[in-house]
Amino acid sequence: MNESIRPFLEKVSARNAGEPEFLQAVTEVAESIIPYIETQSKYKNSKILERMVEPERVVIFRVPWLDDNGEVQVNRGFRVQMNSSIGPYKGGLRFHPTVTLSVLKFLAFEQVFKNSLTGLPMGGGKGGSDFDPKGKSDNEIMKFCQSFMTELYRHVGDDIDIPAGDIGVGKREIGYLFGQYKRITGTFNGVLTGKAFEWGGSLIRPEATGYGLIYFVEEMLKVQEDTLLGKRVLISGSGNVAQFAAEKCIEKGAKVLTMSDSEGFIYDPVGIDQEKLEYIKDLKDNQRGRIKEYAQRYSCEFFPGEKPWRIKCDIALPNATQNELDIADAEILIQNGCTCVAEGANMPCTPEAVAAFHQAKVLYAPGKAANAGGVAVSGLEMSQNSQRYSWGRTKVDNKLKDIMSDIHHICMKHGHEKDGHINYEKGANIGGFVKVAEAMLSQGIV
Ligand SMILES: NC(=O)C1=CN([C@@H]2O[C@H](COP(=O)(O)OP(=O)(O)OC[C@H]3O[C@@H](n4cnc5c(N)ncnc54)[C@H](O)[C@@H]3O)[C@@H](O)[C@H]2O)C=CC1
Ligand SMILES: O=C(O)CCC(=O)C(=O)O
Repeated sequence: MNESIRPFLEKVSARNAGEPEFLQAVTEVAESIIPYIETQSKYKNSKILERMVEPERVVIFRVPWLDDNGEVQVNRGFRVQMNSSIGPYKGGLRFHPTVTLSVLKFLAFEQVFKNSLTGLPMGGGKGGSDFDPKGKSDNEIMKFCQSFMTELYRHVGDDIDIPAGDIGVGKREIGYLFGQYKRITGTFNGVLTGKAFEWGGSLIRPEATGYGLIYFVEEMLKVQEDTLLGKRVLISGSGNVAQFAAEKCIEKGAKVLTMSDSEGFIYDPVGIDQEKLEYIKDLKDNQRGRIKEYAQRYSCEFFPGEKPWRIKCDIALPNATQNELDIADAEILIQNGCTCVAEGANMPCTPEAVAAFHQAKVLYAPGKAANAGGVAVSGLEMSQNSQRYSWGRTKVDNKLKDIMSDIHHICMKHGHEKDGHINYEKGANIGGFVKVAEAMLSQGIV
């Protein structure tokens, strides 16, 4: 480790003991930003990075609700408002039993860089709860969302903080959250994104993270004078990001071999086509079933408790959750000839896996660049809400393509190594940092 990084990380570790995911995200950023800051005294003297790792505000609250048996349940709610120097806080809500302050701080920290990369005026935040939606009735989900918003509404607003979905929070939950916000405040505004189109959502927002990921992969391949046609693709996850990444891969003529959930993965050697994907969407979004049901229906293999990374592929897209792809997985991918790894999820590759990809010159796209399409279209939803207007599908999709291409360009600019290799991780970190740092400098010591 570069000697100038150590003292910084020691201080951050001491202040944030017991927050491994947050420290992992900060370390990853510090390793590329600190050598850059060393050449920019204005950022160093103003302690920009030291300020960026300290959230502007964290709200933690009780979320009591009544389950279907009439029993009182208590969960914990959070909102981490990380940085508002380039716009109001913006970032998703995660409902999952693994949610902790550390997880949400890592996500909020990443979000600051990601939102900056989109070029849109959005600061960074993230929130959620340790509530587990799995196995809950619709009524229980609604009760929980209403209780959650009964506290959160004081801290959010269309010019203050605009939450959206993430793991466990989709169109249904956004609907219940919005309904309660409207009921308490008596206002109909763009306080949340990811709304249904009929009441203020943007076309293409459901597709945006997955489509944007594939637009980014196409840009990476274009530099290598290559395309997605005929490529073998591994996808983990089967939720929002995974589904629409798969859809765009299929449209581009790639072969999607796997999808997964927390119980294991399915391997379909002939490829998941659009019809099979429609089945997965219905299975996951409406039936709330398990991915193994796909294997029964389409007579292919299901691997319980396993991740898909040992299947031979050209491209790997980890689209489920943090740290789902470790060094052993990275080594198998490399051995099997995988040439491109792009993160649809946030921080799905461990630091050791990322180092192995760099070493093997695998094209590696970090989540803060590759999955920025979701929040970018959320930003476009905010613009449409402010205008009291809805744009057509093609217009939003074209803007998404342009934004992903611009992000790719920023990564190339800041990540180009002397040997010609593009270090997208370094490029995304520096590119995301500069805009926020300049805004912080302009706004004084706040
Ligand atoms: N929804 C969005 O617009 C964006 C999501 N992301 C990230 O993408 C990832 C997936 O999010 P969504 O698709 O929105 O969530 P989702 O709730 O729609 O789907 C999550 C998927 O991950 C799987 N999963 C969750 N925990 C797992 C575990 N421990 N092991 C294996 N699989 C697991 C679930 O089974 C499900 O298939 C997350 O890392 C999220 O932060 C990033 C940018 C935007
Ligand atoms: O659309 C948004 O505001 C949230 C997206 C998000 O949470 C993410 O980019 O990780």
